[in-house]
This record gives sequence, C-alpha cells and structure tokens, in this order.
Amino acid sequence: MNAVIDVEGLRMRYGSYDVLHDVTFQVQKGEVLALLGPNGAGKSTTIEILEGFRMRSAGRVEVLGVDPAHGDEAWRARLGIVLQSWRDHGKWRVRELLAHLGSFYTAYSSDTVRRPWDPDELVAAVGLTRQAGQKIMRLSGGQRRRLDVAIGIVGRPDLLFLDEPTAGFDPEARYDFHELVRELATIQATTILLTTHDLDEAEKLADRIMILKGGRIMANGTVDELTRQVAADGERRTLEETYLSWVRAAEVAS
Ligand SMILES: Nc1ncnc2c1ncn2[C@@H]1O[C@H](COP(=O)(O)OP(=O)(O)OP(=O)(O)O)[C@@H](O)[C@H]1O
Repeated sequence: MNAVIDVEGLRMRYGSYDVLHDVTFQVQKGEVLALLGPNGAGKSTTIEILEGFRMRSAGRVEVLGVDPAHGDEAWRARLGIVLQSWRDHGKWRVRELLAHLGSFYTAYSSDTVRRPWDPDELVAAVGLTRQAGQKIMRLSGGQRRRLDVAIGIVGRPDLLFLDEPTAGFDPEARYDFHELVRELATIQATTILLTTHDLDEAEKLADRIMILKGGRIMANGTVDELTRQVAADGERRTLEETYLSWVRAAEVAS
C-alpha cells in the first residue's frame, strides 16, 4: 500500500542557510505522527512543503500520491489544515461560517467520503453547539481554537495537519479535542500529522513520534521504541527524558 506521506531526501535552503537536511520519512494511512523538536528545528517548514505552500530546494515529496508543488484543487480538497487561529470573518456566526466553507467541498464528495461534514454534527463534534449562533468575534480564545479545528476538518480530509492544536485550550477542551483526534484516526481512518511542544499530548495521540532538530531527524519510532533506545541501563525513561536526551545529544554533536 502506498504511504499517504512519502518524503525522501528533502532539503530546504533559505538563502545560504540550510534548514532541512536530507529528511526522509513516511506516514501510512490512518497513522497519527507527532512531529516534535525545539523552536527553529524545521517543523513548520516541513509541514508547509507537504501542504504545497512552500517550494522545496531538493528531494522527492508525495502527499496522497501527488507532488505538493503540483497539487490541484481536487488534491487540496482532501487535505485539512488547522492554522493558528482564524481571525477573519469576525462578524460571521459559527454555524454559518462552517456551512459556507463546507459548501466548497460538495464538488469533491464521493461514494466513500461524503463531503462536507454536516455543520450541526461538526459543531457538536468540536463542542461548540451552544455557540453555533454566536458571532466569531465574541468567542473566547479556546472556543476560537475549537472553531479552527472545525474549519480544518469541515471537508472531511483524508490527511489532516495540526499545528500546535491545543495551545490555549482549557483541560476539558483539550480532553475533548484528544477524543476527537482519536475518533478521526480510528473511525474515519484520517491520517494526521501534528506538531506540538506538549509531550503528554504527543504520547496520548501519536502512533509514532519523530524528533527534528537543526533540520535533521534525530529519532523516529513509537514511544516505546524511542524510550527503549535511550534506556541503555535498562531503566524505563519517560518521553520527556527521552526527548531531552535526543535534543541535548544533538546539541553536543552539532
Ligand atoms: N521565510 C524564511 N526565510 C528565512 N528563514 C526562515 C524562513 N522561515 C523559517 N526560517 C528559518 O528556518 C528555520 C526553521 O524554521 P521553522 O519555522 O520551520 O521551525 P519550527 O520547528 O517550526 O519552529 P517553532 O517550534 O518555533 O514553530 C529557522 O531557523 C527559521 O528562522
């Protein structure tokens, strides 16, 4: 079976500065991959290349079988992107905006995937039923993030990109969001690539974790595999200890 994301030898250079060096990885259908790494590691650059928003310097990239540099509208309709807060359309109401944005996906509905997501079901899925008739500018920060997620999934994407999805969520919203991600991955077989600085979140949600540092992949595996790799003395490490050991080892080496 073909991978949903297939990246080989990806390089990115801004001016004379290389920010991605020979990055190679795959993500399979229905898999949740958490991309971790310190600020400036190259996470956003990688994701923007996969989304087709940024041209790469070199390497082979396929997303849903297509080179993102040449992705058309039908390809784009199969992607969901949760950006860092939707600031436009403040006067629109929540349900109204979701129905409007969803209408662009009707043309891409198929026998297997009914697009878009019904707006009432969607507001319920992200916990905004009580705010469905409210203007967007009146939403709290956490409610806006829930709306961002709803906007990202309104087209029932095959592949969903989540960039620090729960930043600003209260614990209940976070819990509900984690349930939703699990449901998308397990019931709808949505493939998910998320970036987060929250290691608990990565451990809860991800089937596999990839640690990027200085534009290189330092580690790629399940939590169990990664924690065992650093536990040379046989003692079990937490994901946090494991993460720090990869990131600090890289600092010494670089
Ligand atoms: N448009 C650009 N022009 C030049 N350099 C850039 C540009 N965008 C990003 N960079 C540089 O590329 C490197 C990787 O940045 P990127 O935003 O991909 O990191 P990140 O891992 O997403 O970081 P964060 O966790 O802070 O979001 C950084 O050194 C950054 O300064």
